[in-house]
Amino acid sequence: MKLEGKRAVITGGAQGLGKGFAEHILESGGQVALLDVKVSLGLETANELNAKYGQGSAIFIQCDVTDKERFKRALQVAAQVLGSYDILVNNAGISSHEDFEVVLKINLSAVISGTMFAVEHMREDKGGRGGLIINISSAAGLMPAPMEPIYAASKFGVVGFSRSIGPAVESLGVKVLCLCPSFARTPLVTVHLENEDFRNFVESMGLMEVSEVVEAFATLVEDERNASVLSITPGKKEYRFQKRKANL
Ligand SMILES: NC(=O)c1ccc[n+]([C@@H]2O[C@H](COP(=O)([O-])OP(=O)(O)OC[C@H]3O[C@@H](n4cnc5c(N)ncnc54)[C@H](O)[C@@H]3O)[C@@H](O)[C@H]2O)c1
Ligand SMILES: CCCCC[C@H](O)/C=C/C=C\C/C=C\C/C=C\CCCC(=O)O
Repeated sequence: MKLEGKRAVITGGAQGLGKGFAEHILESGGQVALLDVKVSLGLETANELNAKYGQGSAIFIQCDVTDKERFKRALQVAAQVLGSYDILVNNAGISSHEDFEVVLKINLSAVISGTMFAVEHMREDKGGRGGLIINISSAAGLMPAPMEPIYAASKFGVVGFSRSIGPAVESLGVKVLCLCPSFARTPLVTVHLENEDFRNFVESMGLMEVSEVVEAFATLVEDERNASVLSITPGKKEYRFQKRKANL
């Protein structure tokens, strides 16, 4: 998809990868709505982006994606303010929480509800204009992560869901894509780096800058291969699961 003139909603867009994806869309001539629980940071990020890319290019909407009604309403507000939206990036995520169900709610359930809401908005058979849904999983959605089994479960879920729902909604003009980065330098990772075991693990895998993940995001959006899963590790970008044995 060419991003010029396109409007995107990005969950967890106040910082980190979400902010990086927003910058790429804005640099390409699009507009963004950032949804996040962090209100002051979200407003600050939207202000920074408006100053850089032009007033009205970015809006911030306070939203906890685990609250389905508020998430649905935030998407409706984004559609009203921007005119519509062509892209939803389900990016909000956390690594750990004392209650494992919170991790599953943010990292997996909200990706599913966001996808369902966006399909209803985009579906061409009900007056929508089609679109792209990009779900952010992780390398921990493709390989075991013994330090974070619940996180890995949520991210494996995002891969399975994206690969399954993509073909199911293609006839509606909607494509679902999935991005699986390994470690990148964002607060999600840097807050844990004082832990020596974790730091050694990150060093063994390598730590990407946000720009390298954003470059893979750009490839995914440009290629628009429905139900594809793009893995990005330091210096290596690779589509996974290319050989489907049956079109079930
Ligand atoms: N940084 C990495 O190494 C890495 C690697 C692979 C995948 N990911 C995934 O990328 C996504 C973004 O991660 P990041 O590294 O930018 O993290 P981050 O912590 O820097 O940013 C995540 C953002 O999500 C927001 N958020 C959290 N819970 C929310 C909720 N309930 N509702 C709305 N917003 C919420 C946070 O406030 C924050 O602004 C996550 O899904 C993460 O799992 C990150
Ligand atoms: C195969 C792993 C690739 C994972 C990339 C991933 O999406 C990024 C996750 C970032 C953080 C969560 C992972 C592990 C944290 C584990 C331990 C942290 C130590 C906790 C502490 O500080 O006590």
